[in-house]
Amino acid sequence: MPIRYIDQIKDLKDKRIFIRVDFNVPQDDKGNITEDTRIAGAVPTIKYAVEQGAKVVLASHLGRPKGEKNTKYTMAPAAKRLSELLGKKVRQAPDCFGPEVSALLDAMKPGDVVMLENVRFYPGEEKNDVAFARQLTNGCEIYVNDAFAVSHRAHASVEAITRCIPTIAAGFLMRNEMTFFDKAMSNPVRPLVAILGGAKVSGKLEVLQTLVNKVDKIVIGGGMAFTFLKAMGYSVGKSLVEDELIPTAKKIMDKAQKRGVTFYLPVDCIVANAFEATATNFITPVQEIPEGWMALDIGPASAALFAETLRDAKTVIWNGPMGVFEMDAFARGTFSVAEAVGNCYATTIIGGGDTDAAVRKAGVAGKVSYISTGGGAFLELLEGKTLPGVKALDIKAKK
Ligand SMILES: Nc1ncnc2c1ncn2[C@@H]1O[C@H](COP(=O)(O)OP(=O)(O)O)[C@@H](O)[C@H]1O
Ligand SMILES: O=C(OP(=O)(O)O)[C@H](O)COP(=O)(O)O
Repeated sequence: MPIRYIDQIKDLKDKRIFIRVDFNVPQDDKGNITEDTRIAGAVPTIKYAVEQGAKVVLASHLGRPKGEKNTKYTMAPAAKRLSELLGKKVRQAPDCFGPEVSALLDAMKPGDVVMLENVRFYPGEEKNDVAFARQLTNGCEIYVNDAFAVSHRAHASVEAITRCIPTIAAGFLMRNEMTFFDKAMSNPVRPLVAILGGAKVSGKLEVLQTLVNKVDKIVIGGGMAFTFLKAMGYSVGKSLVEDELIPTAKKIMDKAQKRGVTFYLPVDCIVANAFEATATNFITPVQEIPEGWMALDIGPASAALFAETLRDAKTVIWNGPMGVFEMDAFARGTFSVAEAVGNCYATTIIGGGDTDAAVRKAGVAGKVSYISTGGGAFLELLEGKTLPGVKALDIKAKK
């Protein structure tokens, strides 16, 4: 697919350029950024545009504010962190568009950087609404997508906007991610093991319907596991479950069995009486999760089992923490798996904002082969899909 990159655009000087980034970074309760890989990853593209004398307008989402303005999800902390990384002031706009934003952008000088507010404060973003995309453009002449991690979403600032700005291109982060994927994953060395966890059950569980045809082993932990365990007939108390996905979970397990793909689920877990760092908790076999309790981590037997599955692996892909690793009481399972991934003799690929944070917290980031900024995006590439955000950059289809 013919894609233009930012350094192939002739003259950026004085031009207003819209760069879609993914600054959906983990934050603590007080709004402090706990992991800034995604922000640092976009710096080369932003720096290039600044050095070329462009007027840089950045846009991102943060979390899932469901189409409403909510200060908890402001982009301001990300803009501040970007200022530190760039070594230059990044101004935070009060909104995504409107008179105040226009005034701010009209006052920009070449090399200035402005961060728009969270694009998911408007319902039009997730609806891929062209009218909203047009408002978002803010008079920009060039659009650059450097948001690999959200390019599996056909959202307005990723897809529809490419129909509203005449010149479109991809950034350097996007180029690096796609190049790595093509090199490492088009013909992966086997056995190929996929480890999935985390909390985004809907969205990622469905991916397994295709992945089951591509991998040799599937290991499921984290919140993802309990929809499968419930599908097997276990009582899982108040653990995270997506009931409507139970039939899909069953289908995936059947398919895995038919294809000879070994499928691993936790055998024990740590249950808590509340979703709190100080909650009472204990280890239990998955068959004995008490009514009213929730499983917030895999147990030690599962961690050992999962480590064992990696012994003969040649390629390992991991997205989604094994437990609520942000709370110390429920971090051990994730850290054990991080250790096992870090120490196994395979090409190891970690994807996703929280998994990245977990691997760094565990101190094994230097031992993995590649850390992708994308979780779901990487998994969908692995499924064989063309990401909507990438497809929208096809310059031949466009003009
Ligand atoms: N058993 C569980 N119950 C609830 N949440 C969980 C559980 N295990 C993991 N999580 C949560 O999953 C979140 C990360 O999931 P996800 O966004 O899918 O990962 P990534 O950002 O790496 O793609 C973490 O915030 C973690 O607390
Ligand atoms: O964090 C992200 O994806 P990931 O959790 O799959 O890594 C992206 O920012 C996409 O966010 P979304 O899953 O709310 O659309």
